[in-house]
Amino acid sequence: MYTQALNNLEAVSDIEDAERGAAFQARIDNEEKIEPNDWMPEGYRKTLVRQISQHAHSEIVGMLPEGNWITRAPTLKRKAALLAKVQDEGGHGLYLYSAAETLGASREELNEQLLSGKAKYSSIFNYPTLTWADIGAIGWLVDGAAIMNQIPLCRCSFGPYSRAMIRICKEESFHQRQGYELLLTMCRSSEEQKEMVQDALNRWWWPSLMMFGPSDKDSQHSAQSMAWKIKRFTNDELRQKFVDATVPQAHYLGLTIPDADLKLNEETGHWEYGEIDWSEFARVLKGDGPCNKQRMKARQKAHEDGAWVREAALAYSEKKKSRRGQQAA
Ligand SMILES: CC(C)(COP(=O)(O)OP(=O)(O)OC[C@H]1O[C@@H](n2cnc3c(N)ncnc32)[C@H](O)[C@@H]1OP(=O)(O)O)[C@@H](O)C(=O)NCCC(=O)NCCSC(=O)Cc1ccccc1
Ligand SMILES: NC(=O)C1=CN([C@@H]2O[C@H](COP(=O)(O)OP(=O)(O)OC[C@H]3O[C@@H](n4cnc5c(N)ncnc54)[C@H](OP(=O)(O)O)[C@@H]3O)[C@@H](O)[C@H]2O)C=CC1
Repeated sequence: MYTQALNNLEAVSDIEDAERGAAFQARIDNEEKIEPNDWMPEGYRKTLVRQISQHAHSEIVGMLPEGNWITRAPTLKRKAALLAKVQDEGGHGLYLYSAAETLGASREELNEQLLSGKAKYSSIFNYPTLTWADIGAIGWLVDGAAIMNQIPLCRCSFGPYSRAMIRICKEESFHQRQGYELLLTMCRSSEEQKEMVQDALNRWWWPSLMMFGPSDKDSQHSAQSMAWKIKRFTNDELRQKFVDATVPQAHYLGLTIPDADLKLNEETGHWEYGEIDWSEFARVLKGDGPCNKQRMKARQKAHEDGAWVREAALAYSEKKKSRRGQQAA
């Protein structure tokens, strides 16, 4: 009898969940924004925490390859732009952690996942910045790919993420343009500088295409994320948009895209590109890219070096709390 009652209760709760799930999907289909206190399926919450936190970690780790060049920027103007860009990236990380916090994920927990190597961040930040041209290539290609992926996220169904993305995209647009202008200046300066730019393009092109994630047939999360309108385009659709926008920009710089199979399909108007080396992508995701270990070490050191700030802030807040308690007594 007891088991029967339990089964009945479970059946009622299954029906309620199915009804709530259908009402939730109807809101999504109707282009309504979902806000933190609204009911949402657990899978929707988990998907968002996963994507938003990986995005936040990418911004934070993404400060490292460029931070490497702040002290070596060739002019005051370039140094000021690079400093502002790296600061923007720190800011993006913070808005994104705040958006994840609205879903009940604490910043400490997310940070711990990054530092322990449990959480992913974008594969692109595991490549080294060898010359000044790499700074331009990051702006042009990495921010160019990031903005292509992020403009549709401004229309994501989850309110706090979509609103954070509006400001982030405005800043990314500036980042992309500063990178392209930097490379244009180098390409118009001397043959030697143009060669440096070509070398940077050769090294950053394929990793930039990998930023969009696995091909659609291998993307585990795309179908559900598209149904929930977290993602508005598939990985391959965005990759193609990026290639179509970027190839003419490379030609304008007088550069060659390092892909012997690249060709314009006159009928579709799309640039068809060669096979991506997915084994390299898998290696970088597993922690075996050129700079994975260096990046993790740098983040862990920054966290350890900041321990005294966290301790001081905690002690200060305890002191304030106990003073308030004494005054109230
Ligand atoms: C498109 C995708 C990245 C992946 O689609 P999903 O539907 O989520 O997954 P899918 O099923 O297709 O993949 C299966 C698994 O593979 C993982 N994975 C896939 N690709 C990558 C990758 N490239 N790197 C590492 N991991 C990758 C994926 O997480 C999943 O793993 P999981 O199952 O969780 O263990 C999506 O999460 C997204 O749009 N995120 C928001 C944007 C964002 O995070 N942008 C970051 C750059 S911000 C920036 O650059 C700004 C800047 C510029 C310059 C300087 C400094 C800063
Ligand atoms: N917005 C909407 O409501 C809808 C949009 N869509 C589709 O979504 C896609 C995005 O459209 P939309 O939201 O209008 O955004 P846009 O493509 O017009 O881009 C918005 C902003 O991002 C900047 N930007 C975009 N790409 C780059 C780049 N490669 N480098 C630097 N800056 C860039 C633009 O800068 P700048 O202006 O300086 O060029 C602009 O400020 C389109 O395919 C559109 O058809 C579909 C349905 C609805």
